[in-house]
Amino acid sequence: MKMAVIGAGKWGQALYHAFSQKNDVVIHSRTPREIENFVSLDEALSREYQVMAIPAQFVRSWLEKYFEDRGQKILVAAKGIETATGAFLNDIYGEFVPQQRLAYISGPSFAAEVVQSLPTALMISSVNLELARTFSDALPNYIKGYISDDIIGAEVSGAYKNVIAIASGVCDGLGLGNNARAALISRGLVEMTRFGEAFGAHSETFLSLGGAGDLFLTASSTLSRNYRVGLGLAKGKKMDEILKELGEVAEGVGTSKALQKIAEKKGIYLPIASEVYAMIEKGKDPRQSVRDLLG
Ligand SMILES: NC(=O)c1ccc[n+]([C@@H]2O[C@H](COP(=O)([O-])OP(=O)(O)OC[C@H]3O[C@@H](n4cnc5c(N)ncnc54)[C@H](O)[C@@H]3O)[C@@H](O)[C@H]2O)c1
Ligand SMILES: O=P(O)(O)OC[C@H](O)CO
Repeated sequence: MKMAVIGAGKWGQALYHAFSQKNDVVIHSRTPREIENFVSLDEALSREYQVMAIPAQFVRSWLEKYFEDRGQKILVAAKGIETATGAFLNDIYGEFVPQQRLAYISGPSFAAEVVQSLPTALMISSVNLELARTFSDALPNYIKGYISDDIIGAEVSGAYKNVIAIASGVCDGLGLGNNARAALISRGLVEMTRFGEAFGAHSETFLSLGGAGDLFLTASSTLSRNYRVGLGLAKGKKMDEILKELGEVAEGVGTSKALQKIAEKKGIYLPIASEVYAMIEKGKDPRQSVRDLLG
């Protein structure tokens, strides 16, 4: 397949490496990079299949500024909910391209391991299962693809797990122990399922690779940027210091603000997400958050 990856951050470069195993792939980003097969925006947009690895909070502005619909089939690779509007990525991309030409990739996947061609399993979701299968078949032999038609469940689980991962980093940063982390992750899975069902997601999706699989991975490893945000909060660091040290995107920060807005508007009970929001946005003492969660 002739493909283009748009967005050359850690995940864009990892997916470029992965899809290049079996396909003719080029890569583009706003800022030119010294990467083999780095091409112009026009060349990237001319490719039949596109992989969009632009972080969630920048998707709308990028599409408004640069996107041209040339009939491309698009694989959305970001995980997040737009802070400003509470929009899911399928809403935003859906304003530019029919859902029949959109698919979403999710699941437990640290870019650092994908670029080493380490064994990985991922979910590709679309209302068009034939398109999901096409992208799944394009994956390299070291990545096993599973397909689903539950795009809401895939999106919510991929975005929400980042917020629970922040909470898990706080838990470990405070030295609360393995029991506490397991309880937090388990209750986090219940909370993200509750949230997703409010938007029509299938509950079983949250037990899949994109739900429990990605949550277990991200909430238990310092390879996760979101988990590392939590470690910083536990140490009493301010958000700007944490993000400066991180030097990479942590989607859970923006998504926690989006979840708070949605929870207040729709009256959904999100105890863990609301404590993460309070720590990030209001500087709430993490120890007080733990006491309030256990209270
Ligand atoms: N890194 C991973 O392990 C991983 C794995 C799976 C999914 N993801 C998801 O992939 C998405 C991208 O994350 P990443 O890991 O590549 O992040 P990153 O921090 O490595 O790179 C972020 C990229 O966004 C670009 N960027 C910054 N501001 C921008 C703007 N205004 N417009 C367009 N681009 C802008 C930066 O130049 C950079 O290339 C996120 O949604 C993330 O959750 C990441
Ligand atoms: O580094 P994080 O926390 O953005 O997690 C990366 C991937 O989403 C893991 O599946």
